[in-house]
Amino acid sequence: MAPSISMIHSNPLDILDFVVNKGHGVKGLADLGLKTLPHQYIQPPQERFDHTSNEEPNEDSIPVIDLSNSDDPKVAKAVCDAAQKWGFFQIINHGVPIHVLENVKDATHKFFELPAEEKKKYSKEQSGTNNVRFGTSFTPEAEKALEWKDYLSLFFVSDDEAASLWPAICRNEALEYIRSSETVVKRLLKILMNGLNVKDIDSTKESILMGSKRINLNYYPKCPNPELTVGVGRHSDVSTLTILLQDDIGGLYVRNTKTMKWVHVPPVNGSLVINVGDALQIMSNGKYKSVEHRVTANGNDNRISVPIFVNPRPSDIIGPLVEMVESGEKPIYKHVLYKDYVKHFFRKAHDGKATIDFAKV
Ligand SMILES: COc1cc(/C=C/C(=O)SCCNC(=O)CCNC(=O)[C@H](O)C(C)(C)COP(=O)(O)OP(=O)(O)OC[C@H]2O[C@@H](n3cnc4c(N)ncnc43)[C@H](O)[C@@H]2OP(=O)(O)O)ccc1O
Ligand SMILES: O=C(O)CCC(=O)C(=O)O
Ligand SMILES: [Fe+2]
Repeated sequence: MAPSISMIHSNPLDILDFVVNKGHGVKGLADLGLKTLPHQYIQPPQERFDHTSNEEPNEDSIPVIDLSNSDDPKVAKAVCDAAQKWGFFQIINHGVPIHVLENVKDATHKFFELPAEEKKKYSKEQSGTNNVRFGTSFTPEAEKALEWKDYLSLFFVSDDEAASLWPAICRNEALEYIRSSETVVKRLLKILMNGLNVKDIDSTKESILMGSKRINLNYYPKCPNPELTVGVGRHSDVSTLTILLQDDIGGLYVRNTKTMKWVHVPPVNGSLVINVGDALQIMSNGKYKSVEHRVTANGNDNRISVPIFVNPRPSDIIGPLVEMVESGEKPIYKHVLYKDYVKHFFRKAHDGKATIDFAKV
């Protein structure tokens, strides 16, 4: 029997079963026409977003950098300055064709419109691999309060593996977005490495900087009580760099590490949001910042975003780059197996910047 709203409200266990086990996700809940937020999603007051006091008035927002002339030293300076000050920036004229971005956004909507039984085939239990995972919230088993988000996470191994494992409805669009962003990723990493006095990106460095990629399709359905919950809780990414495509709804906020206030990342048509992840903070010995960010839930619209996490390979050992140490800097991070770092991140609820303590000396 299809569950009704009253059945779901009267038995708290049914929510988890419906959303997590049966694969309906929060989209399934939203589609039922829920009028109030189930208690499992109510975040503690300090994690909710209070628009009246949390947001920085007249804030100096994260930079929007025009990459049309990326050989211009001013562009390189703007990228390195933003990676140090904000850990976030947006790029325009980045070379990724607009139709590729539009196609992956459309494909994201199409995937989440599939029936629950179809999406469930890509869950951890049914996909049979960690490289393809349809899920909800972040780590439901470890979270005190759930997050109002469903996702499909695809770890890229090869085109052949993607052809056999990724959902056909979004596979080509996701692959095309990964392929077309490769050039800009390399350009940005070259600029950022230059800023650390690393002149040569040999094959070992290339592996550590961008040896693996994961693409997530995130879906944040319209929420009945957005003020009581979050889309994504406070976290920093564990990537080297994240290339994020967001739609025109808004809701991504970044911590200003000086004032500790939250700064909105406004949607800019055709732009990509770039952020430094923990792996690059560690490799740069803290020079580039992997900054806390979060996503609000929205009471009026469904929102999607599509991050590509550019990472070291799971088998890489990451630590401050040799060039940082040779320059006389005292390492503030130790060397860790990247896979152990990522597992540590995935096994706990979102907890702001706490993951990086795993690698602190
Ligand atoms: C989902 O909402 C999110 C996600 C994020 C993500 C931000 C990022 O920065 S993602 C970039 C992560 N980096 C990589 O994926 C590249 C390196 N990959 C690896 O090291 C490995 O592939 C691995 C992820 C560690 C998995 O390796 P495997 O050998 O398969 O390890 P297991 O021991 O089987 O799994 C360990 C443990 O990891 C968790 N897990 C694995 N994959 C995912 C996934 N796609 N999503 C969530 N959790 C995952 C899981 O706990 C596994 O244990 P299980 O018992 O549950 O299987 C930011 C914000 C968000 O809201
Ligand atoms: O949806 C967004 O804008 C950001 C999502 C995010 O931070 C993530 O997936 O790591
Ligand atoms: Fe993130």
